[in-house]
Amino acid sequence: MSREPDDRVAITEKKTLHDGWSRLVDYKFTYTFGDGKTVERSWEVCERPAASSVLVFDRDSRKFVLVRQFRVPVYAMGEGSGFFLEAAAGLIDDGETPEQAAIREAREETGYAVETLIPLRAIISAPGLMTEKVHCYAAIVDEAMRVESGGGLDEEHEDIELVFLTFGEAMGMVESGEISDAKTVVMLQWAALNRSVFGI
Ligand SMILES: Nc1nc2c(ncn2[C@@H]2O[C@H](COP(=O)(O)OP(=O)(O)O[C@H]3O[C@H](CO)[C@@H](O)[C@H](O)[C@@H]3O)[C@@H](O)[C@H]2O)c(=O)[nH]1
Ligand SMILES: [Mg+2]
Repeated sequence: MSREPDDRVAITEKKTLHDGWSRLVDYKFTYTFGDGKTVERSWEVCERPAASSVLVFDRDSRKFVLVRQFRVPVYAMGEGSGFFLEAAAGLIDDGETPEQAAIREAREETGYAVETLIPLRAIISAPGLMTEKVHCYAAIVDEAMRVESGGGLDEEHEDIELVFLTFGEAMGMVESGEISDAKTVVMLQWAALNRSVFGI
């Protein structure tokens, strides 16, 4: 007998193991297999708020505007120096919509005052590990919309380098693995499928 997914799982206990920048919660649950057998299971879930990310494209220079910053987990993985290339992104603050967060982060990190967002799909960053969903957008800007220097917020110790890449350069770096951040790869591949949106 096949079972509906909703009937197959029941949470029996949630225990917070750590509550800091991230919350690590041990979920205990009963899990029923397709054949009807039920077992008790547990899973450690990293609970993280949702985030927004924007693939910024400057139509004057015809370049994507990415950001490079030190990422401790990437360093911990031994992936190069830990200085990692990504699209601008950040956590959605309390009371903000995903769109507002995207526009704020684009300005803080790239310096461009984005006006119009092209909504892409949201992605789930790491479904076996954490609850993070990233709302993805593209934005086309021009030089006049570069109202600040970007680079992130001093009070958050952000030290963000802007990296300007042509479409060919960006796609070459996806091919080579030099760009390996999931949301950034997804957004650049969306751009490759929708080049006319950027006039490239
Ligand atoms: N000290 C400390 N500070 C932290 C920590 N986690 C976050 N912060 C602070 O919170 C700020 C978060 O900056 P945002 O720009 O809002 O987020 P982000 O770190 O860029 O995260 C974005 O990219 C991640 C990697 O792709 C995504 O995982 C995340 O969802 C989001 O999209 C950091 O600059 C830092 O000041 C932490 O564990 N320790
Ligand atoms: Mg950020």
